[in-house]
Amino acid sequence: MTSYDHELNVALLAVQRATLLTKSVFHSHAKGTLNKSDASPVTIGDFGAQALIISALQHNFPDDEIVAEEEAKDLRGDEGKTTRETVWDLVKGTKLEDGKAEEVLGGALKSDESMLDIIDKGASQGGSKGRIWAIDPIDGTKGFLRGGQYAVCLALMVDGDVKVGVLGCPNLPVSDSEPLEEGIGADASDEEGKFGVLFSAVQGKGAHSRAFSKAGLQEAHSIQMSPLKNISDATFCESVEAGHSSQGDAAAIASKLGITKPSVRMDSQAKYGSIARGAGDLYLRLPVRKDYVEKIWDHAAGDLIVREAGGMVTDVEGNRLNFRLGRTLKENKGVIAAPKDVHSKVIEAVKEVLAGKQ
Ligand SMILES: Nc1ncnc2c1ncn2[C@@H]1O[C@H](COP(=O)(O)OS(=O)(=O)O)[C@@H](OP(=O)(O)O)[C@H]1O
Ligand SMILES: [Mg+2]
Ligand SMILES: [Mg+2]
Ligand SMILES: [Mg+2]
Repeated sequence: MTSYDHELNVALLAVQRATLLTKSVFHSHAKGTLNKSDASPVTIGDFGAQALIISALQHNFPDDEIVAEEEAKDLRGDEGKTTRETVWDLVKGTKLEDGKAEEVLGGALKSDESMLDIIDKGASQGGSKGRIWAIDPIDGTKGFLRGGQYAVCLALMVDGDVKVGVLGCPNLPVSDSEPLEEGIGADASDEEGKFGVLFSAVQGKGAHSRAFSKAGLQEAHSIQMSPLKNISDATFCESVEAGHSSQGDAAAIASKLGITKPSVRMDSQAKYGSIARGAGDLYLRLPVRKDYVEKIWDHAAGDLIVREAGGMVTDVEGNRLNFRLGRTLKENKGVIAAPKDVHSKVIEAVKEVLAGKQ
Protein backbone atom coordinates (compact mmCIF):
# COMPACT_ATOMS: atom_id res chain seq x y z
CA MET A 1 0.00 0.00 0.00
CA THR A 2 1.27 3.43 -0.86
CA SER A 3 1.92 5.53 2.23
CA TYR A 4 1.62 8.96 0.55
CA ASP A 5 4.17 10.31 3.07
CA HIS A 6 6.21 12.03 0.36
CA GLU A 7 3.10 13.43 -1.36
CA LEU A 8 1.86 14.81 1.97
CA ASN A 9 5.20 16.39 2.81
CA VAL A 10 5.49 18.07 -0.60
CA ALA A 11 1.84 19.19 -0.49
CA LEU A 12 2.21 20.72 2.98
CA LEU A 13 5.41 22.57 2.10
CA ALA A 14 4.04 23.74 -1.25
CA VAL A 15 0.88 25.08 0.40
CA GLN A 16 2.91 26.70 3.16
CA ARG A 17 5.13 28.52 0.62
CA ALA A 18 2.17 29.59 -1.52
CA THR A 19 0.33 30.83 1.58
CA LEU A 20 3.37 32.94 2.43
CA LEU A 21 3.11 34.54 -1.02
CA THR A 22 -0.58 35.36 -0.54
CA LYS A 23 0.18 36.97 2.83
CA SER A 24 2.79 39.21 1.27
CA VAL A 25 0.31 40.24 -1.45
CA PHE A 26 -2.16 41.12 1.25
CA HIS A 27 0.31 43.34 3.05
CA SER A 28 2.53 45.05 0.55
CA HIS A 29 0.96 45.11 -2.87
CA ALA A 30 -2.03 46.37 -4.68
CA LYS A 31 -3.91 43.13 -5.27
CA GLY A 32 -3.84 43.48 -9.07
CA THR A 33 -7.43 42.31 -9.25
CA LEU A 34 -8.74 41.29 -12.69
CA ASN A 35 -12.25 40.12 -13.51
CA LYS A 36 -12.54 36.75 -15.21
CA SER A 37 -15.08 35.94 -17.91
CA ASP A 38 -17.58 34.72 -15.25
CA ALA A 39 -17.18 38.12 -13.49
CA SER A 40 -15.39 36.52 -10.50
CA PRO A 41 -12.13 38.12 -9.31
CA VAL A 42 -8.56 36.82 -9.66
CA THR A 43 -5.52 38.56 -8.14
CA ILE A 44 -1.74 38.46 -8.50
CA GLY A 45 -1.85 36.30 -5.35
CA ASP A 46 -3.92 33.61 -7.14
CA PHE A 47 -1.52 33.51 -10.12
CA GLY A 48 1.61 33.53 -7.95
CA ALA A 49 0.39 30.84 -5.55
CA GLN A 50 -0.64 28.60 -8.46
CA ALA A 51 2.79 29.00 -10.11
CA LEU A 52 4.65 28.09 -6.90
CA ILE A 53 2.50 25.02 -6.17
CA ILE A 54 2.67 23.63 -9.71
CA SER A 55 6.41 24.16 -9.85
CA ALA A 56 6.86 22.10 -6.65
CA LEU A 57 4.57 19.34 -7.95
CA GLN A 58 6.36 19.15 -11.28
CA HIS A 59 9.72 18.91 -9.54
CA ASN A 60 8.58 15.97 -7.41
CA PHE A 61 5.94 14.26 -9.54
CA PRO A 62 6.65 15.14 -13.18
CA ASP A 63 4.17 12.60 -14.59
CA ASP A 64 1.14 13.64 -12.52
CA GLU A 65 -1.71 15.65 -14.04
CA ILE A 66 -2.92 18.91 -12.56
CA VAL A 67 -6.36 20.54 -12.46
CA ALA A 68 -5.93 24.13 -11.27
CA GLU A 69 -8.39 27.01 -11.20
CA GLU A 70 -6.42 29.76 -12.94
CA GLU A 71 -4.89 30.17 -16.42
CA ALA A 72 -2.11 32.51 -17.61
CA LYS A 73 -4.02 34.00 -20.55
CA ASP A 74 -4.45 37.41 -18.93
CA LEU A 75 -0.72 37.62 -18.14
CA ARG A 76 0.44 36.99 -21.71
CA GLY A 77 1.15 39.58 -24.39
CA ASP A 78 1.71 43.30 -23.97
CA GLU A 79 -1.56 43.85 -22.15
CA GLY A 80 -0.60 41.52 -19.33
CA LYS A 81 2.99 42.75 -19.08
CA THR A 82 2.72 44.83 -15.91
CA THR A 83 0.70 42.24 -14.04
CA ARG A 84 3.08 39.52 -15.24
CA GLU A 85 6.08 41.45 -13.91
CA THR A 86 4.44 41.94 -10.53
CA VAL A 87 3.53 38.25 -10.28
CA TRP A 88 7.06 37.29 -11.31
CA ASP A 89 8.61 39.55 -8.63
CA LEU A 90 6.41 37.90 -6.03
CA VAL A 91 7.15 34.35 -7.19
CA LYS A 92 10.90 35.05 -7.35
CA GLY A 93 10.85 36.65 -3.93
CA THR A 94 8.91 33.97 -1.99
CA LYS A 95 11.02 31.34 -0.24
CA LEU A 96 10.54 29.33 2.93
CA GLU A 97 13.20 30.28 5.50
CA ASP A 98 14.45 26.71 5.58
CA GLY A 99 16.95 25.59 2.97
CA LYS A 100 15.96 21.92 3.20
CA ALA A 101 12.29 22.69 2.68
CA GLU A 102 13.09 24.84 -0.37
CA GLU A 103 15.20 21.99 -1.71
CA VAL A 104 12.24 19.61 -1.42
CA LEU A 105 10.18 22.07 -3.46
CA GLY A 106 12.85 22.34 -6.16
CA GLY A 107 13.80 25.95 -5.39
CA ALA A 108 13.03 28.98 -7.55
CA LEU A 109 11.35 29.11 -10.96
CA LYS A 110 13.59 29.83 -13.97
CA SER A 111 12.01 32.83 -15.74
CA ASP A 112 8.78 34.77 -16.15
CA GLU A 113 8.11 32.98 -19.46
CA SER A 114 8.46 29.57 -17.81
CA MET A 115 6.21 30.80 -14.98
CA LEU A 116 3.38 31.33 -17.49
CA ASP A 117 3.84 27.83 -18.90
CA ILE A 118 3.85 26.43 -15.36
CA ILE A 119 0.57 28.20 -14.51
CA ASP A 120 -0.96 26.65 -17.66
CA LYS A 121 0.12 23.14 -16.63
CA GLY A 122 -3.03 23.18 -14.50
CA ALA A 123 -5.29 22.69 -17.54
CA SER A 124 -5.83 18.92 -17.20
CA GLN A 125 -9.42 17.84 -17.83
CA GLY A 126 -9.31 15.56 -14.76
CA GLY A 127 -11.18 12.26 -14.74
CA SER A 128 -11.30 8.85 -13.13
CA LYS A 129 -7.88 7.47 -14.05
CA GLY A 130 -4.41 8.03 -12.63
CA ARG A 131 -2.87 10.63 -10.34
CA ILE A 132 -4.42 14.09 -10.57
CA TRP A 133 -3.76 17.07 -8.30
CA ALA A 134 -6.49 19.69 -7.77
CA ILE A 135 -5.35 23.22 -6.88
CA ASP A 136 -7.29 26.26 -5.74
CA PRO A 137 -4.47 28.79 -5.24
CA ILE A 138 -6.77 31.14 -3.34
CA ASP A 139 -10.20 29.86 -2.39
CA GLY A 140 -12.47 32.63 -1.22
CA THR A 141 -10.77 35.31 -3.35
CA LYS A 142 -13.52 37.69 -2.27
CA GLY A 143 -12.72 36.93 1.37
CA PHE A 144 -9.03 37.46 0.67
CA LEU A 145 -9.78 40.90 -0.80
CA ARG A 146 -11.96 41.78 2.21
CA GLY A 147 -9.40 40.67 4.81
CA GLY A 148 -11.62 37.73 5.77
CA GLN A 149 -10.97 34.01 5.58
CA TYR A 150 -9.40 32.36 2.55
CA ALA A 151 -7.60 29.08 1.92
CA VAL A 152 -4.81 27.75 -0.29
CA CYS A 153 -6.06 24.31 -1.33
CA LEU A 154 -4.34 21.24 -2.73
CA ALA A 155 -5.52 17.64 -3.08
CA LEU A 156 -4.23 14.49 -4.76
CA MET A 157 -6.74 12.16 -6.35
CA VAL A 158 -5.83 8.68 -7.49
CA ASP A 159 -8.30 6.99 -9.84
CA GLY A 160 -10.88 9.57 -8.76
CA ASP A 161 -10.48 9.04 -5.03
CA VAL A 162 -9.06 11.82 -2.85
CA LYS A 163 -5.94 10.42 -1.13
CA VAL A 164 -4.24 13.55 0.26
CA GLY A 165 -5.71 16.94 1.12
CA VAL A 166 -4.08 20.13 2.45
CA LEU A 167 -5.64 23.51 3.31
CA GLY A 168 -3.58 26.58 4.23
CA CYS A 169 -5.75 29.00 6.24
CA PRO A 170 -3.60 31.99 7.23
CA ASN A 171 -6.40 33.90 8.96
CA LEU A 172 -7.78 31.13 11.19
CA PRO A 173 -6.57 30.85 14.79
CA VAL A 174 -3.86 28.25 15.41
CA SER A 175 -5.70 26.83 18.40
CA ASP A 176 -8.19 24.07 17.55
CA SER A 177 -10.32 25.02 20.56
CA GLU A 178 -10.89 28.66 19.59
CA PRO A 179 -14.61 29.39 18.94
CA LEU A 180 -15.75 29.70 15.35
CA GLU A 181 -15.67 33.26 14.11
CA GLU A 182 -15.88 35.11 10.87
CA GLY A 183 -13.01 37.03 9.26
CA ILE A 184 -10.48 38.34 11.77
CA GLY A 185 -8.83 41.12 9.80
CA ALA A 186 -5.40 41.06 8.29
CA ASP A 187 -3.58 42.82 11.14
CA ALA A 188 -4.58 40.26 13.73
CA SER A 189 -3.35 37.54 11.39
CA ASP A 190 0.20 38.71 11.93
CA GLU A 191 0.24 38.19 15.66
CA GLU A 192 3.08 35.69 15.72
CA GLY A 193 2.02 32.15 16.54
CA LYS A 194 -1.68 32.96 17.06
CA PHE A 195 -3.02 32.85 13.51
CA GLY A 196 -2.38 30.68 10.50
CA VAL A 197 -3.08 26.96 10.33
CA LEU A 198 -2.50 24.10 7.90
CA PHE A 199 -5.05 21.28 7.83
CA SER A 200 -4.19 17.97 6.23
CA ALA A 201 -5.46 14.45 5.79
CA VAL A 202 -4.38 11.23 4.14
CA GLN A 203 -7.01 8.60 3.33
CA GLY A 204 -7.23 6.08 6.17
CA LYS A 205 -4.78 8.00 8.37
CA GLY A 206 -6.89 10.68 10.00
CA ALA A 207 -6.83 14.48 9.84
CA HIS A 208 -4.32 16.88 11.39
CA SER A 209 -3.70 20.55 11.98
CA ARG A 210 -0.47 22.44 12.59
CA ALA A 211 0.57 26.08 12.95
CA PHE A 212 1.57 27.88 9.75
CA SER A 213 5.25 28.77 9.61
CA LYS A 214 7.52 30.80 7.31
CA ALA A 215 10.17 28.10 7.57
CA GLY A 216 9.69 24.32 7.74
CA LEU A 217 6.68 22.36 8.99
CA GLN A 218 5.51 22.69 12.60
CA GLU A 219 4.38 19.77 14.72
CA ALA A 220 1.00 18.27 13.78
CA HIS A 221 -1.97 17.50 16.05
CA SER A 222 -4.71 15.02 15.30
CA ILE A 223 -8.15 16.63 14.86
CA GLN A 224 -11.70 15.27 15.16
CA MET A 225 -15.17 16.65 14.66
CA SER A 226 -16.85 17.57 17.88
CA PRO A 227 -19.25 14.96 19.30
CA LEU A 228 -22.75 16.36 18.94
CA LYS A 229 -25.26 15.00 21.45
CA ASN A 230 -28.18 17.11 20.29
CA ILE A 231 -28.42 18.37 16.77
CA SER A 232 -30.23 21.43 18.15
CA ASP A 233 -26.94 22.47 19.83
CA ALA A 234 -25.13 22.60 16.48
CA THR A 235 -23.29 25.57 15.06
CA PHE A 236 -23.41 25.67 11.31
CA CYS A 237 -21.31 27.59 8.85
CA GLU A 238 -22.08 28.83 5.39
CA SER A 239 -20.68 31.13 2.65
CA VAL A 240 -20.33 34.85 3.20
CA GLU A 241 -21.47 35.46 -0.37
CA ALA A 242 -25.24 35.02 -0.65
CA GLY A 243 -24.69 34.30 -4.36
CA HIS A 244 -22.72 31.13 -3.51
CA SER A 245 -25.10 29.47 -1.06
CA SER A 246 -28.74 30.14 -0.20
CA GLN A 247 -28.71 31.64 3.28
CA GLY A 248 -32.53 31.58 3.42
CA ASP A 249 -32.66 27.82 2.80
CA ALA A 250 -29.90 27.28 5.39
CA ALA A 251 -31.92 29.22 7.98
CA ALA A 252 -35.03 27.14 7.21
CA ILE A 253 -33.06 23.88 7.55
CA ALA A 254 -31.51 25.03 10.82
CA SER A 255 -34.91 25.91 12.20
CA LYS A 256 -36.29 22.46 11.21
CA LEU A 257 -33.41 20.91 13.18
CA GLY A 258 -34.18 23.10 16.18
CA ILE A 259 -30.89 25.01 15.82
CA THR A 260 -31.07 28.40 17.47
CA LYS A 261 -27.45 29.60 17.28
CA PRO A 262 -26.84 32.05 14.46
CA SER A 263 -24.84 30.77 11.49
CA VAL A 264 -21.16 31.60 11.15
CA ARG A 265 -20.48 33.03 7.71
CA MET A 266 -16.99 32.30 6.58
CA ASP A 267 -15.32 32.41 3.17
CA SER A 268 -13.62 29.44 1.56
CA GLN A 269 -12.73 25.87 2.54
CA ALA A 270 -11.77 27.28 5.96
CA LYS A 271 -15.34 26.07 6.70
CA TYR A 272 -14.32 22.43 6.14
CA GLY A 273 -11.20 22.84 8.28
CA SER A 274 -13.15 24.54 11.04
CA ILE A 275 -15.78 21.81 11.41
CA ALA A 276 -13.13 19.09 11.07
CA ARG A 277 -11.43 20.41 14.20
CA GLY A 278 -14.68 20.76 16.09
CA ALA A 279 -14.82 24.56 15.99
CA GLY A 280 -18.24 24.22 14.35
CA ASP A 281 -20.48 21.28 13.51
CA LEU A 282 -22.16 21.57 10.14
CA TYR A 283 -21.34 23.09 6.75
CA LEU A 284 -24.37 23.84 4.58
CA ARG A 285 -23.87 24.92 0.95
CA LEU A 286 -27.24 25.21 -0.76
CA PRO A 287 -27.54 25.91 -4.47
CA VAL A 288 -28.69 29.38 -5.42
CA ARG A 289 -28.84 28.80 -9.17
CA LYS A 290 -29.84 25.58 -10.90
CA ASP A 291 -27.12 25.96 -13.55
CA TYR A 292 -24.06 26.39 -11.25
CA VAL A 293 -21.72 23.41 -11.15
CA GLU A 294 -19.26 23.18 -8.28
CA LYS A 295 -15.55 22.88 -9.13
CA ILE A 296 -13.44 20.00 -7.81
CA TRP A 297 -10.74 22.36 -6.45
CA ASP A 298 -13.33 24.04 -4.19
CA HIS A 299 -14.04 20.76 -2.33
CA ALA A 300 -11.47 17.97 -2.80
CA ALA A 301 -9.15 18.76 0.13
CA GLY A 302 -11.98 19.75 2.49
CA ASP A 303 -14.01 16.64 1.66
CA LEU A 304 -11.17 14.32 2.73
CA ILE A 305 -10.22 16.37 5.81
CA VAL A 306 -13.79 16.31 7.15
CA ARG A 307 -14.29 12.60 6.40
CA GLU A 308 -10.98 11.69 8.05
CA ALA A 309 -12.01 13.73 11.11
CA GLY A 310 -15.18 11.63 11.52
CA GLY A 311 -17.57 13.46 9.24
CA MET A 312 -19.67 12.70 6.22
CA VAL A 313 -19.73 14.95 3.15
CA THR A 314 -22.43 14.69 0.49
CA ASP A 315 -24.51 16.82 -1.85
CA VAL A 316 -28.05 17.92 -0.95
CA GLU A 317 -29.44 14.53 -2.06
CA GLY A 318 -27.11 12.65 0.30
CA ASN A 319 -24.77 11.39 -2.48
CA ARG A 320 -20.99 11.47 -2.00
CA LEU A 321 -19.14 14.14 -4.01
CA ASN A 322 -17.94 12.57 -7.25
CA PHE A 323 -14.48 13.82 -8.21
CA ARG A 324 -14.16 11.44 -11.20
CA LEU A 325 -16.11 13.41 -13.77
CA GLY A 326 -13.62 16.06 -14.84
CA ARG A 327 -12.99 19.58 -13.57
CA THR A 328 -16.47 19.93 -12.08
CA LEU A 329 -18.77 18.03 -9.73
CA LYS A 330 -21.38 17.84 -12.46
CA GLU A 331 -23.48 15.15 -10.77
CA ASN A 332 -23.69 16.93 -7.40
CA LYS A 333 -25.68 19.95 -6.23
CA GLY A 334 -24.61 21.75 -3.06
CA VAL A 335 -22.65 20.32 -0.13
CA ILE A 336 -23.78 19.08 3.29
CA ALA A 337 -21.00 18.20 5.75
CA ALA A 338 -21.81 16.91 9.24
CA PRO A 339 -20.64 14.44 11.87
CA LYS A 340 -21.32 10.90 10.58
CA ASP A 341 -24.04 9.99 13.08
CA VAL A 342 -26.22 13.05 12.48
CA HIS A 343 -25.65 13.47 8.74
CA SER A 344 -28.78 11.57 7.65
CA LYS A 345 -30.91 13.68 9.97
CA VAL A 346 -29.52 16.84 8.37
CA ILE A 347 -30.19 15.47 4.88
CA GLU A 348 -33.81 14.75 5.85
CA ALA A 349 -34.27 18.39 6.82
CA VAL A 350 -32.48 19.57 3.66
CA LYS A 351 -34.77 17.45 1.47
CA GLU A 352 -37.91 18.71 3.20
CA VAL A 353 -36.92 22.35 2.82
CA LEU A 354 -35.79 22.01 -0.80
CA ALA A 355 -38.87 19.96 -1.75
CA GLY A 356 -41.10 22.68 -0.35
CA LYS A 357 -39.59 25.11 -2.90
CA GLN A 358 -40.34 23.12 -6.09
N1 LIG B 1 -22.81 30.81 -7.95
C1 LIG B 1 -21.96 30.12 -7.21
N2 LIG B 1 -22.39 29.11 -6.39
C2 LIG B 1 -21.57 28.43 -5.62
N3 LIG B 1 -20.21 28.65 -5.60
C3 LIG B 1 -19.71 29.62 -6.37
C4 LIG B 1 -20.54 30.40 -7.23
N4 LIG B 1 -19.75 31.29 -7.88
C5 LIG B 1 -18.48 31.06 -7.46
N5 LIG B 1 -18.46 30.05 -6.56
C6 LIG B 1 -17.32 29.44 -5.89
O1 LIG B 1 -17.33 29.73 -4.49
C7 LIG B 1 -15.98 29.76 -4.06
C8 LIG B 1 -15.84 30.57 -2.78
O2 LIG B 1 -16.16 29.76 -1.73
P1 LIG B 1 -17.29 30.10 -0.68
O3 LIG B 1 -18.60 30.24 -1.37
O4 LIG B 1 -17.20 29.02 0.34
O5 LIG B 1 -16.82 31.42 -0.04
S1 LIG B 1 -17.62 32.77 0.11
O6 LIG B 1 -18.03 32.83 1.49
O7 LIG B 1 -18.77 32.79 -0.74
O8 LIG B 1 -16.65 33.80 -0.24
C9 LIG B 1 -15.27 30.42 -5.19
O9 LIG B 1 -13.91 30.00 -5.16
P2 LIG B 1 -12.76 31.07 -5.55
O10 LIG B 1 -13.06 31.53 -6.95
O11 LIG B 1 -11.55 30.20 -5.50
O12 LIG B 1 -12.79 32.15 -4.54
C10 LIG B 1 -16.00 29.92 -6.44
O13 LIG B 1 -15.38 28.84 -7.07
MG1 LIG C 1 -12.06 32.02 -8.37
MG1 LIG D 1 -12.40 28.36 -4.85
MG1 LIG E 1 -9.70 30.35 -6.21
